Amino acid sequence: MSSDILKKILAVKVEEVAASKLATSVEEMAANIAAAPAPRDFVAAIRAKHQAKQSAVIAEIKKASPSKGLIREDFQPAEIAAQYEKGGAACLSVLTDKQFFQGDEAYLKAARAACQLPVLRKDFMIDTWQVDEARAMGADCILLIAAALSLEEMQTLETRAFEFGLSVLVEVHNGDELTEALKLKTPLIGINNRDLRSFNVTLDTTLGLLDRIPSDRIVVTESGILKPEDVTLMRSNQVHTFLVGEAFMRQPDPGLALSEFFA
Ligand SMILES: O=C(O)c1ccccc1NCC(=O)[C@H](O)[C@H](O)COP(=O)(O)O
Repeated sequence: MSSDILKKILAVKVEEVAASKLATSVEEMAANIAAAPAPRDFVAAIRAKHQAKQSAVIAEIKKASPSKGLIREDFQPAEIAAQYEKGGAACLSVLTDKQFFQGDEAYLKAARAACQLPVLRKDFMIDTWQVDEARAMGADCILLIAAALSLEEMQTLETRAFEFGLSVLVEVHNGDELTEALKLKTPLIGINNRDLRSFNVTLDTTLGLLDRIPSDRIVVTESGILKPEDVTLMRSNQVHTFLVGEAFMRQPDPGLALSEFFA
């Protein structure tokens, strides 16, 4: 299912956003946003772990993915969220994309309600309408994928998120994307070890870009953290923030797996 999956996902997003705008009026969206719970501080939750000399883990709730198909059959987002919190996660990441990840907005709401952790809406943002949706569903952070957006688009989406008090995780996979991402204001720079075009995963992606990231930014290594040795490698390179999905989601108790990985 590779051959530029990102392009396919983005084409579907264009249709989804158009449909969502038809289904929900601007007035309804404003009312939904007004009724949403106050944002939790995603960046502060990460910094608090660092101040306690711990790694900060953004623990992902992901049922399926384009590269791996179905990952977890018994999928209970609220239960998983509570387990992640108990296991020491700093934040959650919840897939809301339906077509490619079998995600759902309802999963984000259920997960957030089951714990005190800030939650990233993991989706493919192309329009400020989706930022409004994220705020309305109770998300505390949004993802911007540099491979999918121009600098101007990222700045527009970031501004909208900040207006709502949401955090922004900007994700890069190569040096050119990093150059653009560093022009944003967000401190959270995600380096995705997965090439979204080929699905190839290597931790060398993080290691190769690290030196270019100023010390006032927080490097988040994303994807392909599959064993405790991967954590050790990253820590020895001064990377202390991790976004992990599959390795935890394949375990009966994902929170227990987290605590064992990061012991
Ligand atoms: O995971 C995929 O197959 C995928 C395909 C296309 C776009 C994005 C994709 N994954 C999103 C992610 O970045 C990961 O869910 C996240 O970094 C966690 O990765 P992992 O720990 O390897 O599950």
